[in-house]
Amino acid sequence: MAAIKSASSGLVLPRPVTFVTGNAKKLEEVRAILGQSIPFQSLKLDLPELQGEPEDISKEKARLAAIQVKGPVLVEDTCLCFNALKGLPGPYIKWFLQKIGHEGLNNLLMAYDDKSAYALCVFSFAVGPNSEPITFSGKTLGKIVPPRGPNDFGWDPIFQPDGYDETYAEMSKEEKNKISHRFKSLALVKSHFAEAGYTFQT
Ligand SMILES: O=P(O)(O)OP(=O)(O)OP(=O)(O)OC[C@H]1O[C@@H](n2cnc3c(O)ncnc32)[C@H](O)[C@@H]1O
Ligand SMILES: [Mg+2]
Repeated sequence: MAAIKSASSGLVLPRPVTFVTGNAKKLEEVRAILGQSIPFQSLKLDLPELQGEPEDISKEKARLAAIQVKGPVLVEDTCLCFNALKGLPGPYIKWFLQKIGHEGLNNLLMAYDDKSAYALCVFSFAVGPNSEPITFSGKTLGKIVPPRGPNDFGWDPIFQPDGYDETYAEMSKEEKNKISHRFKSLALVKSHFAEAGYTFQT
């Protein structure tokens, strides 16, 4: 299913965009941040993930998602990177969090004075299974702290963004969604959609 160029300007996509994720909390935030700006539907699928650099992981997820959906897809991959550990756990944060938890993640930095870290979100958009995905990266700087706030979403309780006294978990959702790695990455996705002038076949 190929995208075609419309008479007016931008690409006409054969279907609405599908945001593919296995993570309900991500979906909640993406819904809140995008609002009505990009019409999308969602599909709950836990896609296999390549090892390597964040952009390559995200692109590969988009390729796999586009094959499943047979149409335009958005995916994202999120990393939590510790500067003292040269960016690790990075894309492997999910498994580190699952195995060693918030306390274990703090302990990884025990030997270092530098507790600085950044949250990185890489969205990828693919028009279809045969098109090269485009990536959009958003980064929020902060530091790793002992857990504070509700344990609702991943590593939110141990990440305190620079310039704030609260962890992501202690902030209201609205506040997090104004400064987060996901917000910044989605701002680039939105600009791309606005510039490309995508429309959808009905
Ligand atoms: O299906 P996908 O979209 O891959 O969802 P996932 O949960 O597997 O997500 P990732 O592969 O991107 O792994 C990122 C890990 O970081 C967590 N995470 C992602 N965004 C977060 C955020 O904004 N705040 C806290 N934790 C987050 C998430 O729960 C995972 O444990
Ligand atoms: Mg994943």
